[in-house]
Parts: sequence; structure tokens; C-alpha cells
Amino acid sequence: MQVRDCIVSAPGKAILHGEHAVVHGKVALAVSLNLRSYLQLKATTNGKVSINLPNIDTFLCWDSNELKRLISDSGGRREEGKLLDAELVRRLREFVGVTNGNLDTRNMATLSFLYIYMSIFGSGELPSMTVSVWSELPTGAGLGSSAAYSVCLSAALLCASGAIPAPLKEWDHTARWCQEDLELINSWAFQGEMIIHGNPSGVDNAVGTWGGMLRFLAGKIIPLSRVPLLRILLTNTKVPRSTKVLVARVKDKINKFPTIMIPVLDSVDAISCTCERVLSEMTCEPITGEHYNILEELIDINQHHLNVMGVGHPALDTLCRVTLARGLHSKLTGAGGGGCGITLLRPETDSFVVQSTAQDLRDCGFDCWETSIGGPGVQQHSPVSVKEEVLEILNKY
Ligand SMILES: Nc1ncnc2c1ncn2[C@@H]1O[C@H](COP(=O)(O)OP(=O)(O)O)[C@@H](O)[C@H]1O
Ligand SMILES: C[C@@](O)(CCOP(=O)(O)O)CC(=O)O
Ligand SMILES: [Mg+2]
Repeated sequence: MQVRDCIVSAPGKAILHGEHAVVHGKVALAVSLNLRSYLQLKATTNGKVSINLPNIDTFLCWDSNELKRLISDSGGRREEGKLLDAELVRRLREFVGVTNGNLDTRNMATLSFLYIYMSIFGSGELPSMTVSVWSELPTGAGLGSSAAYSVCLSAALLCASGAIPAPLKEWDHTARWCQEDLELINSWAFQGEMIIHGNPSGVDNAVGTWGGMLRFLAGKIIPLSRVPLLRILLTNTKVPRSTKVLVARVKDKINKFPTIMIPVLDSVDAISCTCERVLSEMTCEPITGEHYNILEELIDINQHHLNVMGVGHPALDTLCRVTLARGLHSKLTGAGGGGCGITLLRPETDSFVVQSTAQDLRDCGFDCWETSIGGPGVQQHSPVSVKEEVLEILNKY
């Protein structure tokens, strides 16, 4: 079976408000970033399935017959849906050598690739191919690299299998799928996230699929079209962390102190709703300093709540302190425990203040950059539309 070649990309995301609370059915507001993961899928005829993941130094190759043996009697392929095929996951964990509780970066990426690949192609012949992924996002830092990875995998593999069409026409540079196809991509990406995260809310894969800013509540995705242009400084404390571990930590805390923690989650929900209202007001009335004052206070309150949930880190405290010394307000974004934070820049914040703050943060050993938000969701690319340096990395394998 010869499959179609393709190049796809998906954006990372920043959560403005609602991380962790969203896992427990509360509202989150999230926005896509102009930092993307890229995947190239090339059909081969050597009977091998290869993955090249240079960001995490992982290069693996299997015989497709060897993989086929893992699914021949595992109960068949699973269509889109929320639940994983537990038997296939068990076999794959054994095959990849994942012992219970082993959260190794490489194993998670390998497992989610194999799971999506085998679930999509499992009922027929397993095609040989080489899949290479390169990301501009830091991995494991709160910017949704796992979701961008899962969205790219599901879009490329669904497209290669013919389950969804390739939207790119001869004359296009980039193209996007129709709503129905995006929903299918999103549902498979959610399964990839389940393997990497354990218990994802689905907000990250939704942003990776649709892009822009969205409100997410219990699986319901509402794109927010009326939002003001926000200037955001992104800081990566470079403290490594795992979303899976942090999500489990919050769950344990809720189970241990339900009457204390549930009001905290409710308060985060109210913060997301208040933020959404203020953002919408800012698009239909003149933007005032008071709008920004409220946004800043919401950031401060939420950061305290995230500390109460147990997902803070001294490096994130440093980020908040250093930016506040320049009059700027920050909170962690994503799962916390290290990783990245966002700092809101006011329209009048002049570039000297931004530069000096960024320098202060770099002096703490952090990476820091002003970012534009609202990048497009998953898309297919012609090779000429991919930055040369990215194409060079993808073509190396
Ligand atoms: N470019 C990539 N190549 C391979 N695996 C990736 C890539 N990006 C993300 N991953 C997978 O996602 C995991 C990180 O996910 P997670 O802990 O949710 O952090 P985040 O999504 O905030 O970056 C990595 O350990 C790896 O398994
Ligand atoms: C903590 C959480 O709300 C966001 C995790 O984002 P990230 O993997 O840290 O980028 C988990 C989730 O929504 O699934
Ligand atoms: Mg993630």
C-alpha cells in the first residue's frame, strides 16, 4: 500500500486562564501562538515504518510486519471516540518497553505515534513510511507541544490513509481542512494527548486544530472572534516538568481536600468568565486603562490560585517578582511546575520597558520573547511555504 506524502503543521498555545481547572469541567481561555510543529510524511517501499523526532533525539524504525502482529488479534480498530483501545495500549507499552509509571519523553512520543498509526491503518495493510517532526516550541514547557505533535500526527496519518482529503491544491501554498475533517483530526489528536497526558481536557488539541482564541468548557469549543490584539511576553523558565505528573498532583489535592479545592476551581472559572467579558468589552468600547487594570488583577489572582493548587515553582515566583518590579503582571501558563509564564504588556508599555524586563529575565537564566498570538490551526503545506531552516531539518531524514 502506497500512501500520500504530505507536510502539515500545527500551532502551540498559551492558556490565558483556566489551566488545570479545565480538566475538572471549568472554563479555559486559550490562544494559539505563532510557534508551530511541522511534520513531513514520506511514503517508502522498504516495508519499514520510521519516525525521526530530532527535538527529543529519537530516531526509530520498525518492520511493518512486526507491528502488524501486535494488532492482528487485539479486537480490531477503534474509530474516533474518547476512549482508548486499552488492549492496544497495553501491547504497545510492552512492545516499546514502558514499565508502569515510566513517563519518559521518548516513550510517550513513540507510543502516541504508534497508537494513532496503528489505529488508523490497523484494519488493512500497514503502509511503510518515514515520519519526521520538528517543532519551534520548547517541549514540555506549557506551550502545548504535545498537542501540536498529536494534531500533526493525526492530520498527516488521516490524510495519508485517505480518511480525509488532502486540501492542498497544486497552486496553493497552504490549505486547511473543512470543519468535519477538523473534528476528526481533533478527536484523534485527543487520543494522542490521552497517551501523553493521562487525563487531558482537550483544550490544547482544540487550539492546535482550530487556532485563534477560544473558550473551552467540558469539550465544547467556542471560537472567540471578537478579541482585542493583546501583547504578551512569553518566558520559559527552562525548569523541566511533566503535564501528566502535574495534572495527577492537582487531582490528588482535590480528592484530599474537596471542600477547600472546589471553591478554588470555581474561582478560576469566574476569572476566565470575567476575562472573557472584559476582552469582549474591549472590542466594542474604547479601551481604557481600567480594562487593563482588571486583566492584570485577574492574572495576579489566578497565579495565587495556581500556587494553591500546588503547580507553582520558585522560578515562576521569580518571573512574577521580576516583571512586577517593572510594573508588569505575570502568571504561569499550561501545567506549571516550571515551564513557561505569560506577562501582559499594556498598549502604552514602551519598548524600553519590554527590552529591560526581557533582559532582567534572561539574567535569571530564562528565555524570553515578545510573541504574536492567533496563528492559524492545523494546515497542509507545499514545501515552498515551509521556512527553509525547518525544511532542511525535515529533509535530513
Ligand atoms: N516535537 C516533538 N517531537 C517529539 N515529541 C514531542 C514533540 N513535542 C512534544 N512531544 C511529546 O510531548 C511531550 C511533552 O508534553 P507535555 O508534558 O504535555 O508538555 P507541553 O505540551 O506543555 O510541551 C514530550 O515529552 C514528548 O513526548
Ligand atoms: C494543565 C492543562 O490544563 C494544560 C496543560 O498544558 P501543557 O501540556 O502544559 O501545555 C491540562 C489540560 O487541559 O489537559
Ligand atoms: Mg501538553
